[in-house]
Amino acid sequence: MTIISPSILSLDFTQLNTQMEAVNASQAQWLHYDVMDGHFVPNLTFGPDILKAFRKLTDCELDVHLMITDPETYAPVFIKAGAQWLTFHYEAMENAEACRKLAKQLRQWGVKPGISIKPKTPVEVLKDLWQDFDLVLVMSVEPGFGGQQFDPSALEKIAQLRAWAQAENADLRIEVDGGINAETGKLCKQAGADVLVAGNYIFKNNIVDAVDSLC
Ligand SMILES: O=C(CO)[C@H](O)[C@H](O)COP(=O)(O)O
Repeated sequence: MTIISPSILSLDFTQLNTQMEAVNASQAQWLHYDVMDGHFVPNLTFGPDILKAFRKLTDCELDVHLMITDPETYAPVFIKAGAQWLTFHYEAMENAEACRKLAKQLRQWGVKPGISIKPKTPVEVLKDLWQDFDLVLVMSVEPGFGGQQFDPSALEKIAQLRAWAQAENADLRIEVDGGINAETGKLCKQAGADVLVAGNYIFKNNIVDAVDSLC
């Protein structure tokens, strides 16, 4: 079954309780939490204290996406705050070995490690790396802002990752984020994605219906 992870980047914080009640009433199983540092991406978002508040507002699994230059330093504070899935960027790391080391460390700390690639990064960089992760997050927009248009080059990356995982009979979550709606979500599922992140499409529409249309 497809997992839907509403991105709180698009949540209307003046309607926090109402919108979170709708998320909780929907089929969403995860909640996507974007951490931006103003360095790795040109935007700033939420720190660990706000994640702690979301932990109290939902039973959804907390799916934290670190868009920051220094994931090794900040991963522990987000784990302490309640992260269950913790994804960092390939582009933020020195090399593949550093990615593997952090993935191992995240597992030891009790969270599921994820690795993400930006639209311009070829999927081949993950050929010998995805095996160390529970999740790969394919960005289908340039990270930093919600409401952008879906980049279809994500579909080939998803298909390649699914082919690698199937060839090794591996239980890999393939997540896609950026410009997801009922139409692009369907294409991503057909390509092999099993976790859809959506911000604007969910929070700017009827939340329960929008989630239903992505399942
Ligand atoms: O990571 C993100 C941006 O960097 C967001 O999660 C993503 O863009 C969701 O927004 P939308 O569905 O509106 O495109």
